Amino acid sequence: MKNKVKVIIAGPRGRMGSEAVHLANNTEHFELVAVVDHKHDGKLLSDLEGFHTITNVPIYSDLEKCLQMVNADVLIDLTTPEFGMKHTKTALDYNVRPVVGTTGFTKSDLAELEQICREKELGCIIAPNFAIGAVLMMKFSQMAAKYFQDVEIIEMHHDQKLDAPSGTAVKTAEMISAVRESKKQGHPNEKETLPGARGADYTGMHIHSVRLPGLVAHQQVLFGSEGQTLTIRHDSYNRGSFMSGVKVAVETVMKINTFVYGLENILE
Ligand SMILES: NC(=O)C1=CN([C@@H]2O[C@H](COP(=O)(O)OP(=O)(O)OC[C@H]3O[C@@H](n4cnc5c(N)ncnc54)[C@H](O)[C@@H]3O)[C@@H](O)[C@H]2O)C=CC1
Ligand SMILES: O=C(O)C1=N[C@H](C(=O)O)C[C@H](O)C1
Repeated sequence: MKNKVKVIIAGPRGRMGSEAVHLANNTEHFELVAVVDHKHDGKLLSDLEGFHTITNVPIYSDLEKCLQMVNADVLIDLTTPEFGMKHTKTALDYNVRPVVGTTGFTKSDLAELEQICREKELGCIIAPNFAIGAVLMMKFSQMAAKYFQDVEIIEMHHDQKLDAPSGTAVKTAEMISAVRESKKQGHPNEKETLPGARGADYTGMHIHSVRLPGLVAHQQVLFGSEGQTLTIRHDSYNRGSFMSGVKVAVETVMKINTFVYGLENILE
């Protein structure tokens, strides 16, 4: 890549955003040109705890204002379900390519973004999980679902997570249902004596969300059939596990003119 990719990061003080700031700062062919944080408008990133060595990066509290002032190629959004969609649309409005790790997007959000990308012929990557191991876990689960129709997904996260089920669990369920007939699992007459005991229902498969301090991001996909079970599990023990995926997504979004939902669609 001849020119550096000019990157804006939204959510720089967050668990993921702070890792992404250091990734952008330490990657030779990336240039961190601004950050978007709903606090600290007008300051420099180096004024903030943990970023003293990262110089000349302005902070904007409003993405639109940032995009009017700063020339950028890519927006990395690692904020909240509430702002992720808004930021992604704003970036596309300004012809800046979004790489979005924020989860909580609905089917209609994704359809709307796909339509905008098609009209503008602009690249955009929405990745519910940037960890290569998680992407493989989803792909292996899709492979296994051809042979096992009964499946339950258990996702386990830290207790500060805003959305449930996780974006990864939803994506896993979508990938499985692409190869599995819809099937109501369990006993036909089963009844919850405590509401929610069987978890969320996605085309008949169940998704269970665990939230506990001490966890980072973990998921197991359990398959069962006569006399056997198969468990496919992935664990992220720290946010560094997501960064190689963020890097690949930023590099790739510069080469594509389409909407991509899921890292499995760009990994070779
Ligand atoms: N795709 C992936 O591989 C991963 C995705 N995530 C997702 O990324 C998102 C962030 O996760 P965490 O870093 O754990 O959360 P966090 O709560 O640590 O960070 C979110 C940050 O966004 C900031 N923020 C909130 N509203 C904002 C706004 N309007 N403008 C700018 N910044 C704003 C907050 O101040 C906070 O610093 C979540 O949606 C999470 O599900 C998390 C881990 C991996
Ligand atoms: O909030 C998190 O932490 C994570 N969010 C993503 C999700 O919702 O799947 C990815 C990963 O599981 C960590």
